[in-house]
Amino acid sequence: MKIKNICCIGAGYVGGPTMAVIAQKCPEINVTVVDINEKRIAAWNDEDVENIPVYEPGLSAIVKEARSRNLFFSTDVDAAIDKADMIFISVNTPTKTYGIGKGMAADLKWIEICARQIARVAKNDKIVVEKSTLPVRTAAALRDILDNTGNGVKYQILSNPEFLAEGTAIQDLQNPDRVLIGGDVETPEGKEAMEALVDIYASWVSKTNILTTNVWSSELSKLTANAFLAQRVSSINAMSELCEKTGADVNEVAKAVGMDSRVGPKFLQSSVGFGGSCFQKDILNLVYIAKSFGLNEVADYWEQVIKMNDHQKRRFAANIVKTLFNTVSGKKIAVLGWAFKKDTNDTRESAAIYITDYLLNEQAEIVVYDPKVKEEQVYADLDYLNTRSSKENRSRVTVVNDAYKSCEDSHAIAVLTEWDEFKQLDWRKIYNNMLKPAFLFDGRRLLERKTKEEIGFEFYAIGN
Ligand SMILES: NC(=O)C1=CN([C@@H]2O[C@H](COP(=O)(O)OP(=O)(O)OC[C@H]3O[C@@H](n4cnc5c(N)ncnc54)[C@H](O)[C@@H]3O)[C@@H](O)[C@H]2O)C=CC1
Ligand SMILES: O=C(O)[C@H]1O[C@H](OP(=O)(O)OP(=O)(O)OC[C@H]2O[C@@H](n3ccc(=O)[nH]c3=O)[C@H](O)[C@@H]2O)[C@H](O)[C@@H](O)[C@@H]1O
Repeated sequence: MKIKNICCIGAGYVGGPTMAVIAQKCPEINVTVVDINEKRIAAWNDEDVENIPVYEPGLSAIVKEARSRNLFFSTDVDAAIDKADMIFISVNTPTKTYGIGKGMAADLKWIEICARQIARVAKNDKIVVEKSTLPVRTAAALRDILDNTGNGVKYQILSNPEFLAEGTAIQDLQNPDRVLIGGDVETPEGKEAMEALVDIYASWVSKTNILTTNVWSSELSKLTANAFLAQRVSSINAMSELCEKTGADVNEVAKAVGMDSRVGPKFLQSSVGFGGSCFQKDILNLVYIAKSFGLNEVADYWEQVIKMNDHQKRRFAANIVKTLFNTVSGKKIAVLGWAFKKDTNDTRESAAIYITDYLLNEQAEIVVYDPKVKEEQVYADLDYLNTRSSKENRSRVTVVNDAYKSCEDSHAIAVLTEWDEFKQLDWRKIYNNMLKPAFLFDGRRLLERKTKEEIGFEFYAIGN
């Protein structure tokens, strides 16, 4: 079966870049990305490709190449579903904020809306692909909704989780470690649907890197992969605290441990805590699933990854207060970096939000600079926590568009995102314009201690 028309529901950080790369690599397939968010779709269609809503190195060039050729962005969800042979569901699946499973389970409300909309609109057979990260066995719920419409349309449901990381999304999509496709391996129709999706990826990914499994393994592998990755960060961050007490250096420990080929060197960078929209939500979801099967030891084991991460953020903020003579009340603290990692404008669950909130509770004045995050996003992130009024957040937090300005007259600087440009700053100039003693807290192990201490900074780095 050759796919001619693809629809992707959800034009976010996954739907946008993923479909842009499919459109780039498969010019013979029409790819339409749809979303109910009109502003987002308008931004994807902005004449100036630099204004697309997702910042990812290399993405705007691909959008420029494919848009209006075979890549389209639209709010007409029904029309795109109707036309498509294959529909990717790439909508958000955040942690539930209400009802049963509040604070743990994934909220599948948007997934269900999509399934019902497909069921209502579809007139011919469709392959429905789960691109969103979903709890294991969601495909059964989707099947239930899709197969009970009584209009005779036949559906195949595939699971095709996405493993891209923000900031390197294009690289990850163009050259993935693996593509995972789960489906109904028991029936010829199921196998045919899986082959149709394999064929699409095979346009640019070697077949040996395309893995096919049953649908449950695929769904569960995605949660497992994120849990393993986050666990490595929490493991090295746990060691960072012990390093600080013992004179060991967490970077040296990470290098020594990572050179064991069974461990490997990646994802051992100690930090102020992992952020991003997925690690926490996916682990909480895994914990919830384990608990729902009565597997309490399994649940407790994974929950510790989150507890360690919360501890890491809290202890970094607490250390700032302690070092600044046990009070930051009325003191100006510069926050360098608001995104959850470099090379993205995404701030979801960024450690910077929680550290700022902690310092605001201690009555600090905060001045934020991030090269890609807009002022309104910073306020929206703080308001979302509901810790204080929106008015107070605006009066106590200033967002500036210049790193030097944010550090001027400050008592301390906290580096919270590892943006490359922070390494190149004129740190002597920054020091000269700060109050003394000038404190510099590196939550990313981005800066060199020796040169900063030579300038005169009181320097603190995670795990050293
Ligand atoms: N952000 C990431 O790096 C990764 C995310 N994922 C998973 O991919 C999924 C999507 O994540 P993001 O793209 O980051 O989310 P996002 O929030 O950036 O985008 C989701 C989009 O879906 C739209 N949407 C929701 N319901 C809709 C409906 N009924 N009809 C049309 N549009 C609808 C929203 O308006 C939003 O624009 C999640 O399940 C996430 O766990 C997986 C791998 C990486
Ligand atoms: O499901 C998802 O959403 C995605 O989640 C992560 O990708 P992402 O969150 O975009 O970015 P990562 O590079 O994994 O970083 C996550 C957080 O961990 C932190 N981190 C990462 C690595 C490290 O060694 N140390 C560390 O503190 C980062 O700074 C960041 O805050 C996974 O890496 C992707 O494979 C997955 O597809």
